[in-house]
Amino acid sequence: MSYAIKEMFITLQGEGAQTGRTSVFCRFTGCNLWSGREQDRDTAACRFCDTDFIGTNGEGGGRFKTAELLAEALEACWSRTVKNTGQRYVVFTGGEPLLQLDDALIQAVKAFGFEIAVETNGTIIAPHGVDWICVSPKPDSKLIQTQGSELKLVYPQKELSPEMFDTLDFKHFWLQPMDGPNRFENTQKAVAFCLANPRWRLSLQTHKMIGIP
Ligand SMILES: C[S@@+](CC[C@H](N)C(=O)[O-])C[C@H]1O[C@@H](n2cnc3c(N)ncnc32)[C@H](O)[C@@H]1O
Ligand SMILES: Nc1nc2[nH]cc(C(=O)O)c2c(=O)[nH]1
Ligand code: SF4
Ligand SMILES: [Mg+2]
Repeated sequence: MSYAIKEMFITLQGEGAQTGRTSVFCRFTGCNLWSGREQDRDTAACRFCDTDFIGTNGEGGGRFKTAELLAEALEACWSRTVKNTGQRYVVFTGGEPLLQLDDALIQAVKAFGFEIAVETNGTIIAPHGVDWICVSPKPDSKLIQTQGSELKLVYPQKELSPEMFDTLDFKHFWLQPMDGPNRFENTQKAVAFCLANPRWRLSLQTHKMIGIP
């Protein structure tokens, strides 16, 4: 199987319980809940996406014919910046990474010693071997991955309330204020909800605050 990659880059994880951790991000092309085209946004299942995941033209993007070639590129990206050999950590995101992440790619990155994280909308079951599963549920879609490391709900959403998820099998429950024109109000609403419901914690998109990818 070949893999379509929008971009890959080294940064610090900006969200959730792994915030601040050095990571190589591998952003897959394409999503099952939005085409990525602005003219389709209003009719898509997921309408607030903050990400460009169309094509393969980003930094380090491209089509990779095999899992080994993609894993080598991720390792090279890591080693260009990171001096220490241990603690290798790859975050597969997108787009929707579980449309493309398969056993071959998991084995190939594990062979380089990477720990593996995914950011998923939860509509596809994660393959075995993923070490950190972050599920972020979306409207007009069926949540299938109901177990994982963290559940990160973008807040507020008309169709989805936190109470729909907090009995599921996750270690951490996050509210992440929806970025966009109402980010300030959305943050205030998320704070108010967390204050009243301490099971939920606030996840801020810290990379945006400090201007890193
Ligand atoms: C771009 S998505 C890619 C991974 C996967 N498709 C998903 O939705 O989880 C990465 C993370 O950004 C979050 N996100 C997307 N748009 C956002 C926005 N406008 N404000 C806050 N978080 C957002 C998603 O909910 C998800 O947790
Ligand atoms: N720094 C940083 N952290 C992130 N956490 C989740 C992201 C994503 O787009 O999946 C993301 C991202 O794009 N950048
Ligand atoms: S599911 Fe994820 S990648 Fe797809 S449109 Fe929504 S936030 Fe963006
Ligand atoms: Mg992002």
